[in-house]
Amino acid sequence: MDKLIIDGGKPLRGKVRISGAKNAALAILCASILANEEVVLENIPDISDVQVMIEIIKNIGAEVTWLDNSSLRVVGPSRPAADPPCALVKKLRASNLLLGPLLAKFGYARVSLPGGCNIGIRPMDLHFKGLASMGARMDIEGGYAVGRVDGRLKGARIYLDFPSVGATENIMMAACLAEGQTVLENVAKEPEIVDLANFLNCLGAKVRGAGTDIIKIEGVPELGGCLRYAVIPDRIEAGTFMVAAAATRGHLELENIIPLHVEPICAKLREAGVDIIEDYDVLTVRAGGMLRPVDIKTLPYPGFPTDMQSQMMALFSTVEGTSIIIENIFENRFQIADELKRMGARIKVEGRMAVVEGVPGLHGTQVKATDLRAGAALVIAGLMAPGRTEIFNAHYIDRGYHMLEGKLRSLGAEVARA
Ligand SMILES: CC(=O)N[C@H]1[C@@H](OP(=O)(O)OP(=O)(O)OC[C@H]2O[C@@H](n3ccc(=O)[nH]c3=O)[C@H](O)[C@@H]2O)O[C@H](CO)[C@@H](O)[C@@H]1O
Ligand SMILES: C=C(OP(=O)(O)O)C(=O)O
Repeated sequence: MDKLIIDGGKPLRGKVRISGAKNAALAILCASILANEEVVLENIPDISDVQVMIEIIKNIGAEVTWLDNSSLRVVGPSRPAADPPCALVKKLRASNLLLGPLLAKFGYARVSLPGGCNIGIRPMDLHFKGLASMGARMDIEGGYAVGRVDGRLKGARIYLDFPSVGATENIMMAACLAEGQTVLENVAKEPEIVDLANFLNCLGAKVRGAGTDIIKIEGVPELGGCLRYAVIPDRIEAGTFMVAAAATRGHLELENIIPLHVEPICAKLREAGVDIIEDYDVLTVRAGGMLRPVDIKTLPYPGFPTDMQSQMMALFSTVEGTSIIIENIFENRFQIADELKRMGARIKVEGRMAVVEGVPGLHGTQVKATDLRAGAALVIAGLMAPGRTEIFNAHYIDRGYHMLEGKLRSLGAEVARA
């Protein structure tokens, strides 16, 4: 069942509830290893990346139980039962976030180099550099990242050459149990970083400044539990539905939104002529008639998110005029262009720039998802295109979208799986 079939050409209409954020949930699951007592997590999306992460931390020795369809009870291991299994670690990128917590709590971590989508080289030098500054001996041994430390990690002053989300998270988690203060400079400011910091503070950590360029962490000897922590809504899932509404000239009400987190996406959609109204945690998105071409550049938050770039390319493919996309984060994120071209799009890619010439319409055909967001973009293209679109490699889409077919069907789309 790895194919999505969409009979497109109809506007999406109705209300949809946005699930918890994949990238926050994955980091928080890794952080729950640090806890010495029970943790209850709410608003967890039941997507394949989360299922794999649950299996990984169970293998390490954590007890994990679903309390309902979006709440989890986690009891972290008091000692590691085993290294994270390589076969599972290779299934997702966020497994690299186990390194910091395991090293900080147990003094030893051996984690296979992670997998995930093929969107760029994705080195871990900044993670390694940061953990090494705190006294860890970091090595790559036979495809595994291995960290060792005698006693506790030591607080340090660490400057990141690039505000990497993963490096900020790994070092921040490790620093919570280090001796003394860690000052992390030029850090990532994504909402998922703030969510992780809030969760760590709920466990008793002393993290200040998350969401700014500098995070200060006073290490504590141990962390407790947290009886209720709700993960933030997924700004990328929200953005994907917003673009789908615009692309199909539909009218959607999105519930469970933090408007500030989707502001960079709203700004660009408004520039294109999409009508967006915010009302607390509800966003109404409506598009009718002609849209205008716009240019986007992906950047670290609060810049335009790379995880929304492919979906925007699908939208621009039928907006009359020329839209230019510059991808500054991942060098291999334009693979989607070839698939959209199979549906009739006119896109020229030159290095990190894509030039999209809007055509009057796309047509359904057979295409394949090359990564998670490319898959989401093909779903949007399929919803726009009259006729049948068959999207192969749907497992990529399942990594990050909770109940996508069900949600789309409730909005009037014709979507099936085969
Ligand atoms: C699970 C998760 O949260 N994934 C998100 C996270 O990925 P991830 O944490 O992997 O992304 P990073 O912010 O670390 O990567 C950004 C850039 O920094 C480079 N880099 C990163 C680390 C390093 O040690 N050295 C280095 O050079 C990367 O190659 C890339 O060019 O942030 C990305 C950027 O917003 C998002 O697209 C991903 O959805
Ligand atoms: C790139 C993404 O995720 P990951 O870092 O898990 O591959 C994404 O969510 O678009």
